[in-house]
Amino acid sequence: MTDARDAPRNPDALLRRAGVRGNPDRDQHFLVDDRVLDRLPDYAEEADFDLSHVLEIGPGTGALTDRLLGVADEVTVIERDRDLAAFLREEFADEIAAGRLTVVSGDALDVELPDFTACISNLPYGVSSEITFRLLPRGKPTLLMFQKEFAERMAADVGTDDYGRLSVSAQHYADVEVVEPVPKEAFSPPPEVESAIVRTTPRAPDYEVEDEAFFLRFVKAVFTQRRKTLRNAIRNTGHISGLDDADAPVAAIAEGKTELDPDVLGKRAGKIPPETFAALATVAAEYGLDGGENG
Ligand SMILES: C[S@@+](CC[C@H](N)C(=O)[O-])C[C@H]1O[C@@H](n2cnc3c(N)ncnc32)[C@H](O)[C@@H]1O
Repeated sequence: MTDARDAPRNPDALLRRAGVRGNPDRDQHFLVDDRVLDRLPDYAEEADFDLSHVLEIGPGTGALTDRLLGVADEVTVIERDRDLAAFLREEFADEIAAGRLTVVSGDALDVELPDFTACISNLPYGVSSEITFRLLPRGKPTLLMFQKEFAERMAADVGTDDYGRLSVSAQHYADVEVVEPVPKEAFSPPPEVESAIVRTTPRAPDYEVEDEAFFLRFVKAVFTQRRKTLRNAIRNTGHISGLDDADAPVAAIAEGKTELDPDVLGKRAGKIPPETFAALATVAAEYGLDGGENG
């Protein structure tokens, strides 16, 4: 390494050198608590993340970037704010010259993602869902800061109040765990909500889905009517799930023509585990899509 530092860069000093104050309207809340910053790489190392090429989305003034350079072989950051990207190029000139850091100036929702081995980021909360579902299908481990409520919904188990579309969709790709709640005071300026660090470990689901896009649309559709029984939720949301005939799969299940227990139709989405959603989506596609076997 060309930049052999004994101590990581001080987050407050980085803010002063960059001459910025976080702008909440641009999703800018910089992590200034050294203890939280130090623990982030630890959470990745203890889970044996492959740190050969770490992606960081929204590096801001580089406090986390600096910690990541301490554990990773190579880091790529994507920052939408042009001034911050220019500051990072100056502040980390040595690391860039050594080929260890690449600064991409652009929107993480638009730019091509590099071939990363892990993603560790304090995400811009306004687009955390979109970014997460760009990352998870890549099948790489992630350690991400979210709004606490979002984090809890991602990790929720079936039957709990937080369980919903987000839990089923995220857990389709990975094991999801909340590793640490983070108070508002850890950031400058403090956000309005509490935060939490979430670790995702990719794995194949223990069920099969034939059409992943349809499965995810079906889950989304049914959870828009989470207070209704599945019978009604499936029937009422064909316009969201894309079913051509939303009554047909319900009838098939009720008549015992499928492997599913007809009683499932009387349950609500919050009580349905992911593997049952997978079975439901398969039946829904088979009986309710025009191209389906029985459609
Ligand atoms: C919550 S701050 C985190 C900053 C830094 N990682 C830290 O922890 O101090 C989010 C950062 O993401 C940037 N950002 C916001 N929207 C973005 C987007 N769509 N793509 C890339 N960066 C974005 C903001 O400019 C800001 O620097």
